[in-house]
Amino acid sequence: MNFLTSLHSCDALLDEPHEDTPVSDARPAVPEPVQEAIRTLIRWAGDDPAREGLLDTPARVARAWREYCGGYGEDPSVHLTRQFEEVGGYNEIVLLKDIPFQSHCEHHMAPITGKASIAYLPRNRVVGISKLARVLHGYARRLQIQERLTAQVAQCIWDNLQPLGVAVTIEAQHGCMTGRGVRTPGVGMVTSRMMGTFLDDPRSRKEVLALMGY
Ligand SMILES: Nc1nc2c(ncn2[C@@H]2O[C@H](COP(=O)(O)OP(=O)(O)OP(=O)(O)O)[C@@H](O)[C@H]2O)c(=O)[nH]1
Ligand SMILES: [Zn+2]
Repeated sequence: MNFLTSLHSCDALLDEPHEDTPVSDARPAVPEPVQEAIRTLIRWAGDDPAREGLLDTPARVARAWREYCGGYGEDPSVHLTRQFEEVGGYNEIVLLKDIPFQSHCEHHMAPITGKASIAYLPRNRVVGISKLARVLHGYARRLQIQERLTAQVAQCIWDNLQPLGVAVTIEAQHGCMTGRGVRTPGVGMVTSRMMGTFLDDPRSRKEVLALMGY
C-alpha cells in the first residue's frame, strides 16, 4: 500500500462517532501514515520521536485532533430540528450568554478560546436552550477563523428557526497571537453578526448588545 492509498484508508475513521463518545480502553486505531506525519512534525520541532516519552505521542495527538475537529462529523443544524411552539405568547429576546468554547485557527491550528453569546427573537417557536451551545460547538470544533464561526452560528439559527432576529457575538483569545508571532497576550478579538430585527432596528440591536454585556 503506498502512502496515498493508506491515507485514503484513513477515511474509514471518519465514520466513527465523534461527539460525546465515552472514553474507554478500546481506543480507535490511528493509521500509520497519520502517526508518521506527527513523528515528522516532532522531528521538525527538534525532538526525537523515538525517545521513550514520545513513543505514544503520535497516536495521542492524532486522537486529540479528531476530538478538536469533531465538528466535521456532524451537521449542527440537526440540533435545531426539535422546536417548541407552546411558549405562552413569549415574544421577547432569548439569550444564551457567555458560552465558553474552544476552536482552532485555520492559519496556525493554534487554540482559539473564548465565549459566545447567542440571541434570537422568536417567531412563535423556540428551541431547547442547550441546542444553541451545541450549534456553537459543532462549528467551533473545526479549523476556523472567528469571523466565519460567528457567521455560521448566526446563519444556522436564522435558516432553521426562522426567527425575527438573530444576534451572535464572540470574544476570543487566539493562541497564535499569544504563544507565538506577535506574542501579545490578553488581547480579545470581538466579532458580531446581526440578522433580521437586530440588523434593521438600532433599538433592538442596542437592547440585545446590552443584555450581552456590551
Ligand atoms: N481575521 C482573522 N485573523 C486570524 C484569525 N486567527 C488568526 N488570524 C490571523 O491570521 C494571520 C495570518 O497571517 P500570516 O502573515 O499569513 O501568518 P504569520 O506570518 O504566521 O503571521 P503572524 O501571526 O503575524 O506572525 C495572522 O495575522 C493571525 O493573527 C481569525 O480568526 N480571524
Ligand atoms: Zn492563527
